[in-house]
Amino acid sequence: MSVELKRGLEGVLVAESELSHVDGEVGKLVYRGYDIEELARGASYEEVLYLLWHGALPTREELDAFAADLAAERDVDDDVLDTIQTLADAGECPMAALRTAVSMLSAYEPEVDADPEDFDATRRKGRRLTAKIPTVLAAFERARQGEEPVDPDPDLSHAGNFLYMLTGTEPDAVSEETFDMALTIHADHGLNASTFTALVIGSTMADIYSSVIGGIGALSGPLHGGANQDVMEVLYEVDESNKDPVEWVKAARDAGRRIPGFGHRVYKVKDPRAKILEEKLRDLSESSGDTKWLDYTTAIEGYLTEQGLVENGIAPNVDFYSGSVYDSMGIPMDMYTPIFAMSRVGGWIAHVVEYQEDNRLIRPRARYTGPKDASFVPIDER
Ligand SMILES: CC(=O)SCCNC(=O)CCNC(=O)[C@H](O)C(C)(C)COP(=O)(O)OP(=O)(O)OC[C@H]1O[C@@H](n2cnc3c(N)ncnc32)[C@H](O)[C@@H]1OP(=O)(O)O
Ligand SMILES: O=C([O-])CC(=O)C(=O)O
Repeated sequence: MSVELKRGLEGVLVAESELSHVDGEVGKLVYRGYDIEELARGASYEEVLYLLWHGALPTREELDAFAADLAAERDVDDDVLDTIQTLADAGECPMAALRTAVSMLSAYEPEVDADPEDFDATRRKGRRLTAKIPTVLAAFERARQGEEPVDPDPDLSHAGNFLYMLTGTEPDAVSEETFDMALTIHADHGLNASTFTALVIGSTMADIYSSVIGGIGALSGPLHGGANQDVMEVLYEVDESNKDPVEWVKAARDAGRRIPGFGHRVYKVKDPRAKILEEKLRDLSESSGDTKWLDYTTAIEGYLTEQGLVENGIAPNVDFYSGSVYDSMGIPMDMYTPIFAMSRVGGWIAHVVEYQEDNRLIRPRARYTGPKDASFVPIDER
C-alpha cells in the first residue's frame, strides 16, 4: 500500500474516464475529444448532453428525439413548487433551495426503486433531474420576487426555456445563444471536486439523486463553483467604492486576500472557458455600449499579469468572466452558482454512470496522527 500522503488528492488518478480531459499546461479542454471552443461555437447544450451521456454527437434525428424527451420531463409536482415557495419565504439562498428541492424530487421519481445496476434507469432518472432543475430554479427566483411560476414551454430549448421561465418572456436570440453557450462550457470538467463528490456517493451504488445532491453541496463552496458569485461581488464592491479596480486588487493582495476567479488545481494557464466568456463579454459590452465590467475585469487581470501571478500559474478561471456575462443578461448574482449546477448536472450524471458500470467503492485512508494507547476513564471518574 502506498503511504505517500497527497494533500487534496493532488495529481492522484482514481478512475479512467472517456468523458472530458483538462490539459492544464496548454489550457485545453475536450469533451470526448471535441475541443470546447468548437463545442461552444457549434453545439447546443442538448447536443453536449447527448455526447456525454451516449458517447457520440447525435444526428439531427437523434437530437430532436433526445431534446423532445428531455423537454417532456420539465414539469415538477405542485408539492415541490409549494416547498420552493416556503423556502423562498424563509429567505433560503438559491443553491440551498436547489439542494433541498432535488432531494424532494426523488419522492416523485417514478423509477425510485429501480435496481442500482440498471444503468438505463439511472440515465432516465438523470434525464428527469436535468430537465427539472431549471424549472425549480426559475420558480424559486420568481417566488422570491412574489411572482407565480411560469410553466415550462416544451417548444423552447433547455437554455431558452429557462430564461423564459425566469422572466415570463421568450428570450431574444442573443440571450438564448449566450446562455446556451454558458451551459455548454460548464457541463463537464474531469474529476473536479463536485464531480468527485458525486462519484464517491455513486461508488456506494447509492441512487443518482444522492450523487447530484452531493455534487450541488460541493459546487456551492467559494473554492469551487461559488467563486462566480464572489467575482461579481468583488466587481460591485469595486464599483461602489469608486476605487480604481487596480487599487482594489492591490489592497486585496496586501490584505492577503485570494482573488476569486483566479487559480486552479489543474490549469497553470488561462482557462479556455474564461477566454470564451471574455470574448462573449466583449461582444455583449460592445453591442450594449456598457463596458464597465469588461473594463474592471481587464484591469484586474492586467494587474495580476504584471505582478507575475498569471506567469506563476494563478490565471483567470471560468468563474472570472461568467458572472459579468450573466449580469449583463439581468440574472441575479446568487443564481450564478445554481446555473453552474444546472449545467454540471449533465457531467455528474455522465461520470456516475460511467463509473458505476465498472464500479469499485471509493474508500481512501487517512494517516492517523492521534494517540494510540489512551486509557479509557469512565465518565464519573474524569
Ligand atoms: C469552477 C472552479 O471551481 S474554478 C476555481 C474557482 N475558485 C476560485 O476562483 C477561488 C480562488 N482560487 C483558489 O482558491 C485556488 O486557486 C483553488 C482553490 C481554485 C486551487 O487551489 P490549489 O490548487 O489547492 O492551490 P493552493 O490553494 O495550494 O494555492 C497555491 C498558491 O497559489 C496561491 N493562490 C491560489 N489561488 C489564488 C488566488 N485566487 N489569489 C491569490 N493567490 C492564490 C495560494 O495562496 C498559494 O500560494 P502559497 O503557495 O504562496 O501559499
Ligand atoms: O476542475 C476543477 O477543479 C474546477 C473547475 O474548473 C470546474 O469544475 O469546472
